[in-house]
Amino acid sequence: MNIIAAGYETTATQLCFMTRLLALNPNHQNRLVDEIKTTFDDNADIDYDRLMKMPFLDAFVKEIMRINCSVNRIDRITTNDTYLGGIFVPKGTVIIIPIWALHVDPDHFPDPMEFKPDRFMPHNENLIKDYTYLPFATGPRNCIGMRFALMEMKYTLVRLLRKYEFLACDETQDLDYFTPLVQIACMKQMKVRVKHR
Ligand code: HEM
Repeated sequence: MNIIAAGYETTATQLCFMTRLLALNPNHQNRLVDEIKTTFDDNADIDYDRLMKMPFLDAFVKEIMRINCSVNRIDRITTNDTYLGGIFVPKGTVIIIPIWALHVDPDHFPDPMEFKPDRFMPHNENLIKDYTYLPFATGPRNCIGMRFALMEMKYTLVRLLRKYEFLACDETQDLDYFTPLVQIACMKQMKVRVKHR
């Protein structure tokens, strides 16, 4: 169950969101296609080093995981009495870290509901405050699959965009998702049009 929820549903959900945001943002889709063409010759093998150094692909994936993070909150239990921001917190207290609320807080991300991958372009990334962007959590118990998931999502996107164009249809705006595991949002239904390039 753990590996299905942690390793499969998270990545699958992000990829669904990606196809939707590609369809709704043709300008970003075209920018990605251009970056793919300049990074890899036609149908050249996709190698890890070049894949992971594509700035706009990286920014696009990061922005999706900000606005539609699949793990929307995590919990921790204090193992000792401690102080947090001057407040006494006794041992055994459950602390909820509201990942999605942090990601859409306008103090951290201006116009938080706007999909703007440029926030994560290299020249802007230094504007992001520590611990405000936590799609994979942080610290010693963060996601062990983070690097694998990022590679998998980027690889899949490049493969898909080389062959297909994603277009919006009437139902694309409507999002139908549910949170069966409380913390992990899963898509119930999402519709886009797909066309061969
Ligand atoms: C987009 C994809 C993914 C996202 C957003 C994601 C997110 C997260 C987050 C936020 C945590 C911390 C949970 C907590 O502290 O309560 C976590 C933990 C974990 N993730 Fe992922 N994950 C993803 C993909 C994967 C993949 C592909 C695998 C395995 C192949 C994986 C395996 C795990 C495991 C085993 C843990 C528990 C680590 C521990 O407790 O030490 N995840 N993940």
